[in-house]
Amino acid sequence: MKDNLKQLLQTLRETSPLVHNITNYVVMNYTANALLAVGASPVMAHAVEEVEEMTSIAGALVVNIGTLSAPWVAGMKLAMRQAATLVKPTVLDPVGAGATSYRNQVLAELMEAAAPDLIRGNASEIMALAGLSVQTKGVDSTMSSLSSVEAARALSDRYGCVVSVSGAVDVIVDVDKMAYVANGHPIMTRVTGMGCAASALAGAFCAVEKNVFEAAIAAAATMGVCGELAASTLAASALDGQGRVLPGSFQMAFLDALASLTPEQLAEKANVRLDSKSA
Ligand SMILES: Nc1ncnc2c1ncn2[C@@H]1O[C@H](COP(=O)(O)OP(=O)(O)O)[C@@H](O)[C@H]1O
Ligand SMILES: Cc1ncsc1CCOP(=O)(O)O
Ligand SMILES: [Mg+2]
Repeated sequence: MKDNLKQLLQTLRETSPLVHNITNYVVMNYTANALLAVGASPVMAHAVEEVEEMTSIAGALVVNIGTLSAPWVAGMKLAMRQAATLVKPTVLDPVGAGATSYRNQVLAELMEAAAPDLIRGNASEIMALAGLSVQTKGVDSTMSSLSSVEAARALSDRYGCVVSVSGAVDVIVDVDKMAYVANGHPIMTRVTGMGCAASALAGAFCAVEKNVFEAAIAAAATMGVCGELAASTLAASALDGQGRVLPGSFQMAFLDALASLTPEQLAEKANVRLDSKSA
């Protein structure tokens, strides 16, 4: 596992895959910078007139439903179908699933159009997508990732895809196996776009690793390790009166950590536990 993480980050840096993102207005800039920082090449494109061409030249497609509207949904469906036709990996981030009936309806339509290879969301989103009635709070989770394991399994079984649930411990579920990634920093929940960056990085790793389960683990570990490194590099001026990390400085430090992370550091600091899925 450690050798594989090291190899995957090296390959990502050497090949700099193009990642086609159809994502939300809130995080577009930050997501593009996160992809650049880790070593990938981002492009944001959502117009129905061009999404199929863009998906065709990309190494992976990332669809994020954060700020939906009908024309964007049309673009998402076209892109997802094109990715399926060309056997390119697709990551779906079901931002705010369960918060409104429109989001739930669109998610059902997207899953029908072409099931993604990986679904990456927080626990509330994964539980809502699995059909559970959960208390949702917009785009933030009200549940722990560990409490969503059954829902993640149900989704993985239903669509034959990998499901990655973020939280204090990221839980990655495949049809026949699971992994737990225990890295990260609590300040990551106080900075918008960290989950979206996790999904975009998953797209980048899927572009260089056919095994979606391994790619999802690499993305979760990269996010978590960089969260830890970024927090640890912050000077006293970026801490509050009680020594806690402040979000603004963290956001920038995180990009720097992505850019300076070495494959060796990733392998050394990643806290990954693999598990066979119990029946
Ligand atoms: N309590 C926590 N401690 C450490 N890392 C966390 C914690 N909560 C979330 N993370 C990390 O923050 C990133 C975003 O996850 P999350 O906040 O769950 O997504 P979203 O922004 O979609 O709600 C992930 O890399 C995750 O591992
Ligand atoms: C705040 C917000 N509202 C719509 S999309 C969005 C960004 C969500 O980003 P993340 O899921 O990474 O926290
Ligand atoms: Mg999110």
